[in-house]
Amino acid sequence: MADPIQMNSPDVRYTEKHIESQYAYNTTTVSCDDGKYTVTPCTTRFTFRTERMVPRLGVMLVGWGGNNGTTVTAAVLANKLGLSWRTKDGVKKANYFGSLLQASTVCLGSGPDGEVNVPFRDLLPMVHPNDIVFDGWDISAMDLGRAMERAKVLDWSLQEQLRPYMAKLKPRPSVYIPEFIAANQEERADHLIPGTKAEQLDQIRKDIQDFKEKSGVDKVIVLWTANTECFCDIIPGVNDTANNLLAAIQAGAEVSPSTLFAVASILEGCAYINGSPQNTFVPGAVELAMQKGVFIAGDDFKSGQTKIKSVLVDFLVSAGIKPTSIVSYNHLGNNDGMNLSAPAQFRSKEISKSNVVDDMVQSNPLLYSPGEKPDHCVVIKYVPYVGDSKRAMDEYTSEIMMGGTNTIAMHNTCEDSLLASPIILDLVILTELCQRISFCTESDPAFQTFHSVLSLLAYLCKAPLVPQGTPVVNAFFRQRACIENVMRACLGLPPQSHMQLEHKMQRSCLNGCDDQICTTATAPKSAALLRNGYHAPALNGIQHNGFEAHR
Ligand SMILES: NC(=O)c1ccc[n+]([C@@H]2O[C@H](COP(=O)([O-])OP(=O)(O)OC[C@H]3O[C@@H](n4cnc5c(N)ncnc54)[C@H](O)[C@@H]3O)[C@@H](O)[C@H]2O)c1
Ligand SMILES: O=P([O-])([O-])O[C@@H]1[C@@H](O)[C@H](O)[C@@H](O)[C@H](O)[C@@H]1O
Repeated sequence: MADPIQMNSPDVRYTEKHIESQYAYNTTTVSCDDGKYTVTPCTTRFTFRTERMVPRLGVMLVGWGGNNGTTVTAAVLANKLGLSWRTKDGVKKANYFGSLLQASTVCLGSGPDGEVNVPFRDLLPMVHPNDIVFDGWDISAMDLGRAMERAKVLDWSLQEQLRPYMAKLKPRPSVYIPEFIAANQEERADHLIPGTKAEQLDQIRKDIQDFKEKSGVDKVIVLWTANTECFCDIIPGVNDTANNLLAAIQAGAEVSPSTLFAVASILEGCAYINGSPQNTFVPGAVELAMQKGVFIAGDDFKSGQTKIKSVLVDFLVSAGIKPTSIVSYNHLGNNDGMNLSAPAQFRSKEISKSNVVDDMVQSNPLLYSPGEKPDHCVVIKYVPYVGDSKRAMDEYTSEIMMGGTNTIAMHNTCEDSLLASPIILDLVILTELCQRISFCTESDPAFQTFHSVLSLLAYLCKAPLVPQGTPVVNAFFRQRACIENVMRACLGLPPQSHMQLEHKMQRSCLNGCDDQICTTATAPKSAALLRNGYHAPALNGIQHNGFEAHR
């Protein structure tokens, strides 16, 4: 079992099954009295266990025939096959740019040549996207070869190479309830599961079982990348508890297709991720997930315009600059844009795109009085000609010192599906990794897993779903640091502090210091070559040369 990183630490031990780490989790409790703060540091001693065996992962996409579904499937195929293709700008090679795990790095520590930065994915044993097996459902019967062409996302010369493979992939029939998505989607709906909601639920469960059996995967994760639905009402007696939700389905009451898929996935023990903004996770679905110990996560991929917003507002507020007006306009011409041109579906998206600044604003009472927020306007227009190439135009106006004003305007053009596809991969790979992590503390020695509401994935979502009563964090770098530091904890490593005290001292006393138990992590020699083109070390006997698996 070749782990890319070998910990050389008294706090970490490797068994055949686990990486087991001892970790001191340091927090502070603060009390305030008459404007004076009393701060008490607290240390909780954790034991983390990460299963080392990486399973064969199956991912079932709801909306598989859409722009995101076809694009992420095509991208994995292109990487797996090591494809390259000609464009007017020269030869392009398949890659996973935009993926936190596959295309970003973390600093492991200092080596002889300075900082050692390794691919995020190398911190812990995890699924490689090349090995994911896809399946899914769509209300449109189109095979993925033709659906890829309909999406108009990938270069034609690449599509020509992929079509023989993609044409063999056919979505399973799905559940279509017209009231939940825009009426303009009706002509697309030619591939439906008949029967009552109870029968449709059973069919979805049978589909999951069928895929698992025929593909031979070890586990399945279901992810919604179908169209944005309208918000649904929380109705006591219908969707407020797990039992009521299950009974409502049996009785044929109003349950959205996305919630139906969530219930089916949870009952099959499969994690369910919502890539769209609607409130799929009604209280009954959350309770059911907690009862079954199944992960749920969402909502709404954070891919472009909103991702930048969670960076820019974090920067401004953290710098003591006061955003007072945020206007986010975009137009796009893909089917998602057409669906969002309907008011009820736009409203779902407007909510998820608008709430992303709340935590940052509330964190700074020096700038904002209680309840005060920037003006925040979200506009989305459907312009067919631009297709998947979304145009986002943003204006951030802020108050600066002495009555000054700062206005930042930006224009951002991108293929929306090429931003969302790596997010989908990170979501399913991180979810699968979290399924292999358990932990206990000195005071509670029974091992447990993360809460069913997997808020660790907040970095990847516009409207992060969190366990009831816990804080929502939207600030981009806090979210990213959370994932990195949890993975570091699984290796017994402290949080990344960025202090670099060793470079700020008159006399460096870090090395050779008697009372310093020096724990060193040995990264592969090639890690130090990252600056000169990094080649991932052998993983489980398979050489992943960055983005191509040579078997
Ligand atoms: N950058 C992005 O593309 C991005 C970012 C965040 C969120 N999203 C969300 O992801 C979702 C998909 O985006 P897209 O661009 O792929 O849209 P799309 O319209 O191209 O694809 C959606 C697919 O879902 C299918 N569908 C609709 N209802 C269904 C149902 N009940 N069961 C099965 N299939 C169903 C449609 O036929 C279509 O093929 C949208 O909700 C969008 O808002 C996209
Ligand atoms: O780029 P981002 O804000 O993260 O998210 C995108 C929106 O800007 C766009 O309007 C919408 O159509 C996409 O579904 C996606 O939600």
